[in-house]
Amino acid sequence: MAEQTIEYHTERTRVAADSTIPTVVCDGVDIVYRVNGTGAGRGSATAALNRMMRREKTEKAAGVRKVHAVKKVSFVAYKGEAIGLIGTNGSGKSTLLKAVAGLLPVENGRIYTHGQPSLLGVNAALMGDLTGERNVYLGGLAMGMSREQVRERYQGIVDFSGINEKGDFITLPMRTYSSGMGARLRFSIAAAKDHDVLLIDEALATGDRSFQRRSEERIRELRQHAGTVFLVSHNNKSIRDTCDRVLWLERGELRMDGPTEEVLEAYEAFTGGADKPKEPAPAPAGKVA
Ligand SMILES: Nc1ncnc2c1ncn2[C@@H]1O[C@H](COP(=O)(O)OP(=O)(O)OP(=O)(O)O)[C@@H](O)[C@H]1O
Repeated sequence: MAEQTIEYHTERTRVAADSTIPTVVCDGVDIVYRVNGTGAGRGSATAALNRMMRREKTEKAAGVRKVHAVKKVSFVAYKGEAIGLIGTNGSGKSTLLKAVAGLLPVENGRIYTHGQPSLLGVNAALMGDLTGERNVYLGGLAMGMSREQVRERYQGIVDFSGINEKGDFITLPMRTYSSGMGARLRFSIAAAKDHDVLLIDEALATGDRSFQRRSEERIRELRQHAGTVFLVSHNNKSIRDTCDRVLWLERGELRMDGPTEEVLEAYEAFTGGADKPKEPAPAPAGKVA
């Protein structure tokens, strides 16, 4: 089944992305989280000592539980594509994105990337105690821009974010920003650079409509300028407006890979309409061992 979708996708990519250069290859990827401290006797010094002394110290005996968050996922992404990642809560979207960014190890399988992937999440590491202005510099330098390049693009970044539309917020610490304002600034910093592979986790969901429109426009530009964009979102409209291909993950498995409209139709039939689950949300992806 997975092989069929990849073959199909390869055909389609030649037309849609006008390129056959692969940028991300996921080959049978499994990702497993290990959660410590779930065993009996947690917190007791004697129990801890017993666990340390136990000869057959299996993970289970040591109180480690596994969450199998991504299961046997395979796909190939090509230069010039914008790919939406959809799925109900806990289906493994963010986990897969982090693994593509190189922030999580894979249990089985392989991930190959062309160039350096950049992960832009709502939790992207900027410093709450620093002003928006300092964070623009910090983020720009962290992405490999020179001080001079950041200086040149600074005003463009601030204007794009719209942070200063309601006052001089850019000179206030980021911790004073609303979650939407923070997400806008993070997106604006990341979007100031052309990326080989840009991974965006829900950044658009927090902005208002006019910011979403600007971001969608920028994502289209980023695609034209080279790389591949991945967008995780629960907002089907954002996915429709931005992506031409969608991967649907459910319980950690790749349920569908194909043209946006086709996959979204199937997904909406599954959830009972755009973004509104008909039935209670299914159990999380992770099969807890
Ligand atoms: N740090 C972690 N430790 C253990 N399990 C985790 C961790 N992060 C995520 N998980 C589990 O992995 C599974 C997939 O989570 P993930 O955050 O990737 O889903 P998602 O599709 O991005 O969800 P959402 O749409 O709610 O953001 C879930 O079962 C979740 O409980």
